Amino acid sequence: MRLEKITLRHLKMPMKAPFTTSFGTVDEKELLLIEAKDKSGITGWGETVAFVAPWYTEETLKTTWHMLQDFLIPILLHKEIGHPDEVTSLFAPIRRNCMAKASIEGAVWDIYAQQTKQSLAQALGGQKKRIEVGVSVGIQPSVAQLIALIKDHIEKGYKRVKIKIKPGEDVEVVRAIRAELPNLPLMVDANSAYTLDDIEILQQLDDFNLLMIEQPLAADDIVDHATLQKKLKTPICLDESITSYEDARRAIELGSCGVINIKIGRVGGLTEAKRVHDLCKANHIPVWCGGMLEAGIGRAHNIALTSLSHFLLPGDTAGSSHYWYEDIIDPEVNVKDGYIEVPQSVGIGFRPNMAVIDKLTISKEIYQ
Ligand SMILES: O=C(O)CCC(=O)C1=CC=C[C@@H](O)[C@@H]1C(=O)O
Ligand SMILES: [Mg+2]
Repeated sequence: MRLEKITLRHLKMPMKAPFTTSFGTVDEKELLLIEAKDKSGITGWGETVAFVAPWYTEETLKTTWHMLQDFLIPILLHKEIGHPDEVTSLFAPIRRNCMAKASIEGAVWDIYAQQTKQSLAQALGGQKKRIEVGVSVGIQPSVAQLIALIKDHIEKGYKRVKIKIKPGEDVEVVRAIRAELPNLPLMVDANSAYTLDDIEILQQLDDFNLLMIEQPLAADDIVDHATLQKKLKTPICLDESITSYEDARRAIELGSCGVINIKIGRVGGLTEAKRVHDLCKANHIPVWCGGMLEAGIGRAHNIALTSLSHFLLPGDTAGSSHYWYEDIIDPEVNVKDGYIEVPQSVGIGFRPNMAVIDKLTISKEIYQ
């Protein structure tokens, strides 16, 4: 394939319910949509997942735009590409900036799937016809409200619930949930809010039969996580710490985790995500697909990736209506009894809804 025209659109999407973490609240998601046109006329779509502020990783919406415009688009435009895996090598001289890289690499994978007349899931080697999904719940004003919201999600069929914890809002919150919902598949995500000095608190969490504790320690750490994992029965799941295959290999070798959350944007694209999946499979480390409050295009890519065989745990890919008044794809992502059907039609399996996209676009740039 050869990309001849790339359109970047900056979208602002109001969220149905604000998502609050220890770093702040997202009540409006901003994202870039990448529409890449191949010389044959096929169009592929990608989406950036970086937030406006750099609290999850160092990338932001503006840094992704800068990287795409000044480095990544010039590398790919008018270049002959045989297979999407080549994009990873072409981008190798550019350090990190994984979310920027992943967004345009996703569009290349979409074109490749259409050219080879397969669904994106098939192109990636995915076998599953449906995927199991859970839901991630942000911080709520009170524990009673949190429990009410969790019950609402269980009724909707979600297969597991993830809550956010931070020092001062951890053991007692989990205890209160367990008192009412002793058998709920439950996990906690700390987004690096603790250090090894908090080991006693983290050990108390061992008593609540949690599926896992996600990213308790620093985002750039795998050594302290290995120390902590030896002292916990509950598996540690690494999120922020894993930005590549090499990070995953080292973490597995050190025993830093029992589970890995794969986010396409965090590891730099679908090719790298698949490599991390394959490595974890060979090492019997279960994986699941994390979420970044994606709109429909990013959500479609997550669904295709999750169809790979070693995604053994429910992911954070909840349905479109959980986040959006109107999603940017047609049909929207629908969750039924905790499952999403993996589309079997060619490409990502969802059509971009241009009427909604145009309505939400606040600026647009064309590169050719
Ligand atoms: O997309 C979703 O529903 C999952 C959202 C979610 O839990 C997260 C998204 C982005 C940063 C974090 O707050 C958190 C995570 O760390 O996984
Ligand atoms: Mg996380």
